[in-house]
Amino acid sequence: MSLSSVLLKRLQIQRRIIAAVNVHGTRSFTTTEGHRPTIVHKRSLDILHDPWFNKGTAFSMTERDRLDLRGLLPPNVMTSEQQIERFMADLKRLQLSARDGPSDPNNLAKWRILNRLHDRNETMYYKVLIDNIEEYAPVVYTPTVGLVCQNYSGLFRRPRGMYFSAEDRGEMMSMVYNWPADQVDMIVVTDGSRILGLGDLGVQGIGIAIGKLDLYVAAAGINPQRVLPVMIDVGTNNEKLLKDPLYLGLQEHRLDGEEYLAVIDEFMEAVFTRWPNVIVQFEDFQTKWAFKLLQRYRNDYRMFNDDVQGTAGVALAGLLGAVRAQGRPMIDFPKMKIVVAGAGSAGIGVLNAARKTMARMLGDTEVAFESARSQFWVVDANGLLTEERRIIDPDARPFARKVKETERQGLREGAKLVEVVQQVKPDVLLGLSAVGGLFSKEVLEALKGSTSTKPAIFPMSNPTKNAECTPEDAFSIVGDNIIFASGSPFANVDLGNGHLGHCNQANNMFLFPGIGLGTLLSGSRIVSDGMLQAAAECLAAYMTEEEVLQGIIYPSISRIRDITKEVAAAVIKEAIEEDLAEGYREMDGRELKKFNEEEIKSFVKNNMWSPEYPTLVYHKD
Ligand SMILES: NC(=O)c1ccc[n+]([C@@H]2O[C@H](COP(=O)([O-])OP(=O)(O)OC[C@H]3O[C@@H](n4cnc5c(N)ncnc54)[C@H](O)[C@@H]3O)[C@@H](O)[C@H]2O)c1
Ligand SMILES: O=C(O)C[C@H](O)C(=O)O
Ligand SMILES: [Mg+2]
Repeated sequence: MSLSSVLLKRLQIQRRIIAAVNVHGTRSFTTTEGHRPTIVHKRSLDILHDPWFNKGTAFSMTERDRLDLRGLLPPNVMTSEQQIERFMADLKRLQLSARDGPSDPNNLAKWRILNRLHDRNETMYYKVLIDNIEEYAPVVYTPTVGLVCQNYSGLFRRPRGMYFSAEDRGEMMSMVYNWPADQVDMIVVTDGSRILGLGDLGVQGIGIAIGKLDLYVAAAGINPQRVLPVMIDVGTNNEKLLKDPLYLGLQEHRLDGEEYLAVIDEFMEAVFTRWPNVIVQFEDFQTKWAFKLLQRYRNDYRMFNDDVQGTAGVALAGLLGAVRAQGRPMIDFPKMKIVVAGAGSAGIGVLNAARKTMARMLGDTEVAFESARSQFWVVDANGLLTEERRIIDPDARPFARKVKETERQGLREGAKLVEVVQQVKPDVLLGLSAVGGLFSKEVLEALKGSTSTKPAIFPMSNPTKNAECTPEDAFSIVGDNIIFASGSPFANVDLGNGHLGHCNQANNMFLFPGIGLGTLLSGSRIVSDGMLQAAAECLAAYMTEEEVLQGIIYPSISRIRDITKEVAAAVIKEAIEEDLAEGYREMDGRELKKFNEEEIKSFVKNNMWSPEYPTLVYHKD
């Protein structure tokens, strides 16, 4: 029997099965009996990238299995009618927004154009991105990526990355082989449960994994053929998405408890089995799971959580910058009074890192650790956190103020942010609450009473509309003599006296690419606390004294490739010192250990991919 007749026979059998049983819910697109099947000589991504054969989300589950497509598409199978409905809804939305308002639709339109280029020509896409990073980082990354995730079902054209769903339990170990690359260096994975400050976006969260990996390529020079964005779809608790007939993900409530853990465990085992040297960055997992998963995997796998650990390092660098900006030595850091609004994965990560650093500066004793605690005031959705709070998240508990302390300060359990700022007169007001405008006029007025000569205001929540305040409000209310740093980019503010108020961007993008690259090139099997600390200290020391005194405490994004190289080198150096460095490809661990600082930097530079066309030669198999 010839190959095509074998295939034909298999297809005939499959077609009968598809027609008889609607295996995965009601939406399967069924082959019409009597239609002659098309023989394809391709599988996997080659089919999805071939406009003649691609059916996108309309590939039925059996077809996905037959053609090695499992995991390469979002899990919800659509009919061709639904596909058209989704496309039309998106088209109409664009026409409508183009009429109604100029700003966001423009960015979405730019994203579409860039995305199409990404699909056609990776080298050219990354050259455009790298050469114009200041202009396009806010399109492929925060803040536009938030809008992209919110509109993902409409924007979806060609799939990118892999999808593992709760339906794939027991299959992941084989599914990972559907990905065409034999080498994967970096995975960014999300379960879509807390995308930026936008909440649960379910399967649509894949956009954030793609955006982060764009920065890995642009900033860290990770080869784009070796990155893999991953979405783990365990359902969604977003009621709107659960009811939306055009939603691309599983329409059931999120798995929880042991069932949830079993899915993530299976995913980790599968990817590390196929790619033992990969690094997995956890991104935008809800706080409830962020810490648990980090503790569960960090000693056995090369992984880190960007929102907890990357953010902590970036904020720490900013806090140290704020000390320097006042003309004080860094060693004065343990004297800073810091009010943090938001006690989620990001806020707690920052608090832990800042407390540890203070304690180290104070002699690294238990007493020092305890005394550092009293420099922080945490305000969450229920107000000031004290030991009187009835239910306290165990990760936040160490930062609950003691009752005596609060009484002495004229405060109490649940006190409002404005009262806390009035009473504490902090040096720093830092927001990781995801509540846009939380630093209201009253709060900023209260900050005018700060005992600092140059108070620092860090509205770090993303995207732009979730920022706790705008720079205009901060400079106009608190005064010109402040340090301002936000999570999403803002333009500098004209202070009207011939001076500009500088807007820093305090975003984990200044660290995660370097942490990933440094870990990869060092060959360390884990991402240690020391490596993360080295990354943060490198960023903190990056700005010159002159810049810092002008309130410039973070580099401009146009320098992201350079700071990433420095951070990666610092991470490698620390990995060597901790005896974790096992080397990378031909670079043996023992060789690496002999490198001095300059040699480490050249090693990093020489291993960063640049967007240049290679010469291609055809070779017959
Ligand atoms: N700039 C960065 O690099 C960076 C990095 C990570 C996260 N973030 C941002 O941080 C935000 C929070 O992320 P998360 O994972 O910690 O989220 P989360 O939802 O787990 O935590 C939010 C916290 O804010 C508190 N909160 C809610 N309303 C409040 C109010 N009115 N006053 C004070 N606190 C309030 C909640 O109680 C909770 O503790 C998101 O917007 C995210 O984009 C920024
Ligand atoms: O994605 C960003 O811009 C920063 C951070 O990871 C976030 O979750 O907000
Ligand atoms: Mg994040």
